[in-house]
Amino acid sequence: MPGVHLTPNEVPLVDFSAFSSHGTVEEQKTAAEALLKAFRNVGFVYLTGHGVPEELVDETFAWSKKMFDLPYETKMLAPHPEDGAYHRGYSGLGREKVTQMDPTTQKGELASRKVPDVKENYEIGNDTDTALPNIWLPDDALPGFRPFMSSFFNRMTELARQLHLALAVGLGLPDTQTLLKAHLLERYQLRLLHYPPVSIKELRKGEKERIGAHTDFGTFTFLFQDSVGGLEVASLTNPDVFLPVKPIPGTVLVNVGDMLQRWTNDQLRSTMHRVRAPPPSDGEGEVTRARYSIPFFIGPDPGTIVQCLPGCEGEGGAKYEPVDCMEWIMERLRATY
Ligand SMILES: O=C(O)CCC(=O)C(=O)O
Ligand SMILES: [Fe+2]
Repeated sequence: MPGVHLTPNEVPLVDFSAFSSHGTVEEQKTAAEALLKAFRNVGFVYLTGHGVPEELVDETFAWSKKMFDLPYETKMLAPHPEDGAYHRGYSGLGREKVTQMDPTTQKGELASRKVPDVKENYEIGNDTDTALPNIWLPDDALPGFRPFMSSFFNRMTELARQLHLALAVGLGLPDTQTLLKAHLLERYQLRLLHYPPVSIKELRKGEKERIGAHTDFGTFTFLFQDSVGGLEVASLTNPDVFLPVKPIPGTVLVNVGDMLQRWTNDQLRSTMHRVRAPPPSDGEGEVTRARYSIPFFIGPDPGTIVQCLPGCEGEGGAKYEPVDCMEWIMERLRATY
C-alpha cells in the first residue's frame, strides 16, 4: 500500500483472490510474492479474498460454541485417546500442555512447562483417514455437528490446495505441483479451541497460559480467531518480545510450520506464537472473556521426506538432514500429552 511502511514484525494483509478465483498469471505472481515476503519476515499473514464465506466461518464458530456448551460428560463421549499422537476427539481443561521442542535437532523440550494451558479442544481429521479415524460424538449428542464439520473440513482443504500452488509460484519451484504432491492424502486437522474466562492478572504474569509459546509442526496453519484477541507472535528482531496479532474480521491468518521452514532451508519462518491476555481495554474486569479459535493444520503425507527444495539452498547449501515428517510430527504431539 503506498505510503504505509510495514516493519518486518508486522503481520501484513495479502489479497489471495488471484488464487481463490482464478486470477491471471501476473496477478498470481504479485499475490505469491507478497505472501512469501510475509513468510520470510514475520512468518504470519492475514489473507483477504480467501473465498471462504464469512457466514460459513461464523456458523463454524457457532457449532464450536454449541459443542463446548455441552455437559462435560457428553463431550467425554468422544474422548481424546491417551496417546498424544492420536490427535482426535475431545480434550478437557488442563489435559494438553503445548511444549516447544528444538526444531533443528528434534531432541527434548526447549521450555518445560510448569502450567497446563487453560483451554479445551476438539480435534477432527479427514474422514478418509483410516490411520487415525475420527472420534465423533454420538449423532444424538449434537445432531448436525458431524456433517457440518466434515463439509467445513473439505472447504478448508480446497483453500489449502490453492495455498500450496501459491507457495510454489512464490518460491519459483520448477514444478508448481511439488508441494501438492507431498499432500495428496490431505490428512489435515481441524481444531476447535475454547479458552474459558480466566484471571487477566494471572495471564499477564504468566502464571496461567491460554496456549504456551510454540511453533506449529506441519507445513502451514490457517487460523480463524474471534474478536477477543490475545494471540501474540515472537518479534523477528527480539524473540523474547511477543507482539499482538489482532483479530481482523473477514480474514484468515496463515502461518508457516516447522516442515515448511525445513523445506525452505529456513527461508520461511515457523514463528513462535502463544495466546495470553488480550491487550488492556478500558473498564476491563478481573477475568477475560472466553476466546474461541479455529486452527486448520496442513501437514505432509506420512512417509514424506522433507528436504531442501530446489532453489532454497542459498549460499551455504542445505542446513538440515532430510527428515521423515511423521517422525517429527508424532514426536512433537506425544510431548504435548
Ligand atoms: O488460539 C489461537 O489463536 C492459537 C492456537 C494455536 O496456535 C494452535 O492451536 O497451534
Ligand atoms: Fe499454533
